[in-house]
Amino acid sequence: MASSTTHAPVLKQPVKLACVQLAAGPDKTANLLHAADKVREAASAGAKIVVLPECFNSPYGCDHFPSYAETLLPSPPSRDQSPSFHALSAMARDNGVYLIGGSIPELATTTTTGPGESEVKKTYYNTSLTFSPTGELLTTHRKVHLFDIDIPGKFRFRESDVLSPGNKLTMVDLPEYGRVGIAICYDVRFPELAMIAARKGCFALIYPGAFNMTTGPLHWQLLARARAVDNQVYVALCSPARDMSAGYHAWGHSLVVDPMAQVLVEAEEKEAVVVAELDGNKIEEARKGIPLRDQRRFDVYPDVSQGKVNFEEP
Ligand SMILES: NC(=O)CCC(=O)C(=O)O
Repeated sequence: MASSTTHAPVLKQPVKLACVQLAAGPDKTANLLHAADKVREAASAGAKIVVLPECFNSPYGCDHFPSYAETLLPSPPSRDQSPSFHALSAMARDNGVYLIGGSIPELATTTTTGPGESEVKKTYYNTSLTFSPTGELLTTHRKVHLFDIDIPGKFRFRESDVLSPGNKLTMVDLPEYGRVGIAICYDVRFPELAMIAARKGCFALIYPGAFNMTTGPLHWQLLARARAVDNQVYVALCSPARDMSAGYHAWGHSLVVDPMAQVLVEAEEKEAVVVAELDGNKIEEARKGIPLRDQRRFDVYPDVSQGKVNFEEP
């Protein structure tokens, strides 16, 4: 069953990754300017991959999604349609970094024409935009698993009251480094996305997120470490800073975990930029020491990642 296959390195050279745990408020323009300062700070610390939090340009909450939503299509959108698109592109270009631009609420409109009348349908998504160091949009990810939970007496949230889910897995190739998988917050609870991305050669799984004060202490770090140890890859989770005056209290604790599930860096709840160096040798060491890849028993459980999966080949 076990064989000693030779595998190509999945991370071509060491790279510093930064999670910007941003303090955002209700003023979108101020949030974009502040994000630009913090991305500059991350780049000055040597980061070449910079991650922003979920809903980095607004407060997080169903009441806020429609009023902060931006239209991304046709691509590129105009500045009026999407100031965040243009701000993120400039942040990536000005600092020469790959920018996983957290997420923003997206508005997609479709017009249907019937006899004598036309109807405009509005659909909202929670969408992440990734830009290259020259400021080009590389990919978008619409949150696939919407955050609908109800823990009686403790915490209830229903993103699906306002948002619609995306329907594809997202990976992107960073030519100097390798491939990363991108998903958003609640998506981290679904190991299938992570497993497929890892089997398709990703060296890191990156999740802009915003856990809360009920599930954050229990599950945030656990899920990051679980996705890392299952797949022997780096995992980064990037949260907004906690704002006790906001309607939603984010857990914070942005972190980077290595392929042996060690936490390399972790913020507390306040604004912070945390930076970790990702090294391909650490992935190879983890995979050599605990050779899960060669020990898998696809004769017992067929490899779902070889089946039909909704993703665009990067
Ligand atoms: N924004 C989110 O998807 C939050 C997910 C979360 O808090 C969880 O417990 O899962």
